[in-house]
Amino acid sequence: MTNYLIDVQHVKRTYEVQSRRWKRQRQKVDAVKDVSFCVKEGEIFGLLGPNGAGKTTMIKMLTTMLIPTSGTISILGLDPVKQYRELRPQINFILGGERNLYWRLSAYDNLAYFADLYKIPRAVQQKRIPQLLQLVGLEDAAQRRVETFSKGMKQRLQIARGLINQPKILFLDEPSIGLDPVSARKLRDILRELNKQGTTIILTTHYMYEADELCDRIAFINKGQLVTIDTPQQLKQKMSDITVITCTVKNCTEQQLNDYLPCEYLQHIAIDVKDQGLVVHMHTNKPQQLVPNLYRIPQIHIQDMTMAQPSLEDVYVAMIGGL
Ligand SMILES: Nc1ncnc2c1ncn2[C@@H]1O[C@H](COP(=O)(O)OP(=O)(O)OP(=O)(O)O)[C@@H](O)[C@H]1O
Repeated sequence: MTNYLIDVQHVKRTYEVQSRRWKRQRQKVDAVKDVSFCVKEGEIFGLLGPNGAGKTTMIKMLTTMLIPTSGTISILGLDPVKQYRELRPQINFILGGERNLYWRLSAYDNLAYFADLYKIPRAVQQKRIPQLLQLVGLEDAAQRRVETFSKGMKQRLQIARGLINQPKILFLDEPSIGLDPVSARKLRDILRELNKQGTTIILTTHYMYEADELCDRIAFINKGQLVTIDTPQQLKQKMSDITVITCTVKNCTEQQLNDYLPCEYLQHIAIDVKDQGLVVHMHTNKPQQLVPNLYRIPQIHIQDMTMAQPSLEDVYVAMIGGL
C-alpha cells in the first residue's frame, strides 16, 4: 500500500479583498480552485507555477497557517485545521527571503531561541545545534550576529532553523530566491542530504533547473488549478516528439519570421530582441520542414542555431502557456 504523508482532496481557498473603487464592496479572489494531490513518504515534491498561481496559499494551508475554504487536507494522518497542535511539532517550513531570523542574535542563539519555542530540552539543544550548524556549513560563524551574514548564509541558517524540531516534512517556499549559483547548489546538496536521511520535502520554486535536479515529482499549478503532476522525466517524455530550436538572426523582422514560418510546423515561438539580433526560440515536431523556411527570408543572416530535446522549462512553457 502506498504511504501518503500528504493527502489533499478538492481544496479551495478564496480570499476576500476590498474593492479599490467601492470600499464597501468585497471582491473574491479564488487563489486555489479544487486542487487534489498526494505526496508519498520520502519524496521531494515540487509545486511550480507562475506568479499568483496559488503555490504559497497551498503551502500555507499545508502548514496550518491558513484554513481552506473547502476540501480536506490530511498531513501525517492529521487534519491541519483541527489537529494543528499535534501536527505543528512534526513539520516545519521555510519561507523565502530573510524573515524569521533575529538579526541581533548570533546564529547559535537564533537556533536556541527556536529550540526553546519547540520545548527542546537544553541538553538535546547542546548536541543538535552544533550538528545543524555543521550541516549547513555555518559552524565557524556560530557566534556571529546574523546581521553580518550574507544572503546565502542567512538562507542556510533558515534551513537549520527549519530542522530544529527534526520535522518529518519540511516545506520550503522559494528556498533559493536571490542566491548565487554556488550557494543555490550548496542548498540543493543540503536538501538532498536531508532527504536521504528520511525527511519528506515539499518546495515551490521558479527555477526549472532546480526542480528538475531535485524533485521526484512535480505539480504544475496555474491560476489556482492543477495542470499536471508527474516525474520530471515523464513530463519531458510528454514532449519527446518536439525539437527545440534556438537561433540568433539578423537582417530580418519579427513580422517576416511570422510570415515565413508556417504555423502548422510550429507548436510555439518566442522572439526576443537582443543587441546581437533577434533570438528565436521555437518548438516544432517537423524540424526538417520548418528550418528551410527560415532561409527563404530575403537577406536573413543566421548567426547560430541549436537543436535540443525539450527541457523542463520548455514543457512548463508549453503547458502553462508562455512565461
Ligand atoms: N492575503 C491575501 N489577500 C488577498 N489575495 C491574496 C492574498 N494572498 C494571495 N492572494 C492572491 O491569491 C492568488 C494566489 O497567490 P499566491 O501568493 O498563493 O501565489 P503564488 O503562486 O505563491 O505566487 P508567487 O510565485 O508570485 O509567490 C493571487 O491572485 C494573489 O493576489
